[in-house]
This record gives sequence, structure tokens and C-alpha cells, in this order.
Amino acid sequence: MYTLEVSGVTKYFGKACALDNVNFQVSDSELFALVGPSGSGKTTILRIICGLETADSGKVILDGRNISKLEPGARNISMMFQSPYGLLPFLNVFDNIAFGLKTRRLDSSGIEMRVVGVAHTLGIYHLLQRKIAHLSGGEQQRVALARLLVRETALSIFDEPLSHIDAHQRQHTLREILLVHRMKHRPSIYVTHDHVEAFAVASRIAVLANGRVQQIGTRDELLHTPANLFVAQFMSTPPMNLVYGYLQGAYTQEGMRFRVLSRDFSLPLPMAWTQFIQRNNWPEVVVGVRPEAIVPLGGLDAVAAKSYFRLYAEIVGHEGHEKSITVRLKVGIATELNALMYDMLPENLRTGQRMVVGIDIARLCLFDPRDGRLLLGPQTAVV
Ligand SMILES: Nc1ncnc2c1ncn2[C@@H]1O[C@H](COP(=O)(O)OP(=O)(O)OP(=O)(O)O)[C@@H](O)[C@H]1O
Repeated sequence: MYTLEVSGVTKYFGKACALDNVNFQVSDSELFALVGPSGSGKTTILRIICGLETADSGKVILDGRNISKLEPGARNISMMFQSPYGLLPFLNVFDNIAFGLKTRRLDSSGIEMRVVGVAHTLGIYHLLQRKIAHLSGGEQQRVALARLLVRETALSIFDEPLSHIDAHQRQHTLREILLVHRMKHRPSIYVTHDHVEAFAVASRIAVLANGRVQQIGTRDELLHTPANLFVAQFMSTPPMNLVYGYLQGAYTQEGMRFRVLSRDFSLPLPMAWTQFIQRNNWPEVVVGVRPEAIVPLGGLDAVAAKSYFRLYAEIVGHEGHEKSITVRLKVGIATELNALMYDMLPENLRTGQRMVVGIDIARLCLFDPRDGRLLLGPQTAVV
């Protein structure tokens, strides 16, 4: 059974639709991420869950109870806001952490025990008497986490908690958020516009765009079988390469095989797709090629290289990451592809250098350019 169910939530602001029939469920002890670009509806759905905004239709069920009509204070939800985290600057750290407990009328020794306990857990015991204004950004953030941890609520919400944090501090804060989530043994929602952050904390992620849930899935599902072109582009850095073209079938020794004829090359498609393509007769298609499905063929033995489609490319640029390099390749007259390569040194890559690369046919995706929908994915036929 799911602990939180958001069911058919729709919200208009005037004539503009901010949320269109949003559905998702979060199970007990699960950390679920909501990811989407600016204006996709993340804040609106959070405000509806917390009771700060009313939905036009749909409902929010928490622990089996429809809470859609309850006041925010009666919903038993704690939230960590974006910086400055909703902390009260005129109170000290102790009183900020205790704030939510005082409204619940616990006795003072009970409050003190719990505040001191969470302050120890998050390493801020020595700061309890300090004013919020005299804390660093990282310390303020730990106070906000402590305030969320101290209350026994049915749901925790983290709203873009890393948005004002430098890269160095991010890993540390993510670990603390995961610690707080696990200690609570209850469901949490983590909201962000950054897919890397979502992949780091959550096992299931909902991708939101234009007020609609585009797909709910694990990291692998979103990366390798994206439900549509938006997910394929938004959830990956570098984004999935898209090749537009027409389908053409031809008989080979193994049987009928389809290829996509694009401007610069003719890309063979997996044999497993042949039946589906024949049955559907799509006029135009978009082939999605994951950046890591393009590899330098020099490093592969002859047998392994057989399952790759060979291409002659020219390096037009590259950009190094921690463990990989994005190599921008030009193929034919005008096609540019991003390849994500490992075990490659930047000093061995020169602009203008020619390279033989292979595209792993088994990892292709096929989309409908009319509505962006995934037609066929790597192992499974979706149609
Ligand atoms: N009070 C409001 N009145 C009118 N329109 C609103 C209101 N609140 C949000 N919207 C609109 O609803 C849509 C969704 O906004 P929302 O703030 O939920 O997006 P978001 O994904 O949280 O964006 P961001 O990441 O920039 O915070 C946007 O088009 C926004 O302009």
C-alpha cells in the first residue's frame, strides 16, 4: 500500500493550466524525487500537498486519509524550504528547532531532550544558543534539517535544498538529507530541477513538464527507455542524440531489416523491431542514440565491433568531466553527435582529428516526431 497518493490533481491559475491530472504514489520509507524545469509545476504540487494551495480537482491521500480539505497545520507534513529555509532569524538555533514541537504542546523537558538529540545527530549541538543570523549557510541548512527531523510527521518534503549551495558542500548535504530521511522511516519527496541530484538521492523519480507527469521511473528507465523526447533530452547530460529520418526496409541474409535514412547516414535498426515497424508503418521517425552508446571502435575486438554501426567522424570539440569526456563529433555534412567516452585522455583528442566510432544498435530508441512519444526502446517493444 502507498502512504502518499496524489490522484488526478489539476490546477488552473486563471486560464493557465499549472497542473494537468497529476498522479503519483510514494510508499512508506521511500524517498521519491520530483524533477522538472522552471515553471513545470513543482512548487504548485508541493503547495497543494501541504495545503497552502487548493486543487481544482483531484485529491491527496496520506496514510489512507483524504487530507485535501484539511488546514496545513493539521496535515502532519514537515517541509524544508529553499534557502533561507523558513528559519526565524530573531530566534536562536534551539528555539528554531523547537518551534514545531512547541505548537504541539509537549512539556519543556520532552522538547529539550528531542532538540538536543537531533542537534547531536546533525553536529550542531555547540550552536544551540546562537542566533540564526550568526550562522554560515551550511550551518543554517543543518538547523533546517534538524527542525524537520525533530518532528514525527507522516511526510517530509525537501524543496530544492541544494539550490544555494556550492559544489563542495553538496555531497555532504545530500548525505545528511539521506540520513534524516532514513531516520524518519516515513516517505519523503525531494524536489529539484537537476536530474543528477534526483538520481543521487531517489530510487524513483517523476519527471514533470508543462504541469504534466511525463514519466515515473528509476534512473535506468528514464535514461534508457525515456517515455518521450522531453525526458530523453532533459534527464541526461549530455542529452540523448536525436537523428531524424525515414524508415526503409530491405531483405538481408538474416531477414527483413529496417534502416533509418537520415541526412548523413543510414542507420540499421535492431532486427527485433522489424515486426513492429512493419505493423505500424510510421512515415517519419527520430532515432535516439545515448551518448555512451557511441564508442571508439579502435578499442573493441572484431567480434564485439560487429554489433556496432561503424561511422567516420571528425572531432569538433570536447569537454572533460570527473570520469568521462563528452566528445562532439561531426558526421557527414551536418550531423553533430555527442559521445560520452571513458578511458580517454583529453590530450589525445584534437579538434579536426578523424575518428572511427561505432553506435551500439542494441541501445537505440525510436520516437514519433509528431508527439515525441517513445515507439520502441532497447530490449522491450513499447508499442
Ligand atoms: N499564484 C500564481 N498565479 C498565477 N500563476 C501561477 C501562480 N503560481 C504559479 N503560477 C504558474 O504556474 C506554473 C507552474 O509554476 P510553479 O511555480 O509550480 O513551477 P516550478 O516548477 O515550481 O518552477 P520553479 O522551478 O521556477 O520554481 C507557472 O507557469 C507559473 O507561472
